[in-house]
Amino acid sequence: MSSCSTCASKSGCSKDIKCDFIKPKYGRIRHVVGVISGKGGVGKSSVTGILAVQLRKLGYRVGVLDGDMTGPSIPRFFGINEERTGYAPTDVKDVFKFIPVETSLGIKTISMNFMIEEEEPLLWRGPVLGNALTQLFQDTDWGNLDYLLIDMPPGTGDIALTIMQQFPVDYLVVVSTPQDMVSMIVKKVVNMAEKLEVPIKGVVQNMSYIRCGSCGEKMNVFSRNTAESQAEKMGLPLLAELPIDPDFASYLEEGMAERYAATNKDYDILMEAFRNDENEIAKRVAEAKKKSIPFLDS
Ligand SMILES: Nc1ncnc2c1ncn2[C@@H]1O[C@H](COP(=O)(O)OP(=O)(O)OP(=O)(O)O)[C@@H](O)[C@H]1O
Repeated sequence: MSSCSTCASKSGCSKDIKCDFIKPKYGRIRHVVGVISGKGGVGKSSVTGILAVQLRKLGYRVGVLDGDMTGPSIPRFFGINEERTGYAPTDVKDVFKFIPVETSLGIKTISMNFMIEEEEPLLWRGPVLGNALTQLFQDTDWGNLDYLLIDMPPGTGDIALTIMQQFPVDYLVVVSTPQDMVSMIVKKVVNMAEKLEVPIKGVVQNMSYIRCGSCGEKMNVFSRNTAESQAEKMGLPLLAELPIDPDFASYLEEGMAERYAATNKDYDILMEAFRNDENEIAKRVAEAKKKSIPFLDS
């Protein structure tokens, strides 16, 4: 462990904590929330984007780190996939920081896809991807944020391990669809988080049902199991259940998902997940301090 006097993060650091976790060098982030899924394609990036918009609507300063390094979707969600990351000098000669791309609502985003051609694959091994992600987190000029959401890659691979072990994650939000096969794999994520002592706030069951256009009846799509029963199987609180929404899919394709997520009342339910955060985080910080677990904000 390096000494405090030479640490690049010393200006934003509480002195009474250990520094096991990496911290952003250029800014202060109050809460770091990881959004994770067991399998790909269940709507994790979509839920990350919707959550970011909902938090922003409540007036929070929000950032999104696209941690799905090899399959980044965040630029598309916000319709900013043509944008490119800027660089700015720091106090140290020849050292530069990343300038995040801001969405229409002022959400600060960073993604590998702001640095490469959209369809170019990242043919990097796990440790290199992990280091690159760490650099995106540490070297971005986030300013002051209330929430940084990390869109994590699906599953329990290298990057998820890096984030859970080294990033100061307050808690995870799991995104799933109510199917046995998916729930079984989510259980692996749940067990991983448990082993690494990262709390899970609960599960968002996405694409859980479709509403009949004529009678309004809610129909389960993937299985007869309810979102509640699947959440119970995973041992997680159900934070929200979202429908399959063809309008959402169309808006996303047109790069207008941010506006749709900001105006569609269906998504207000997601904020239940964050409503008690302030109290809960204060409690956790107190507990963590007793155990000397570091937090970004104390
Ligand atoms: N509730 C929904 N209604 C309709 N379409 C949805 C919904 N949620 C997600 N989708 C669509 O499903 C596709 C996959 O969504 P998304 O990229 O968010 O999944 P993901 O879990 O992040 O995938 P991956 O981890 O593989 O990147 C997208 O095209 C998106 O438009």
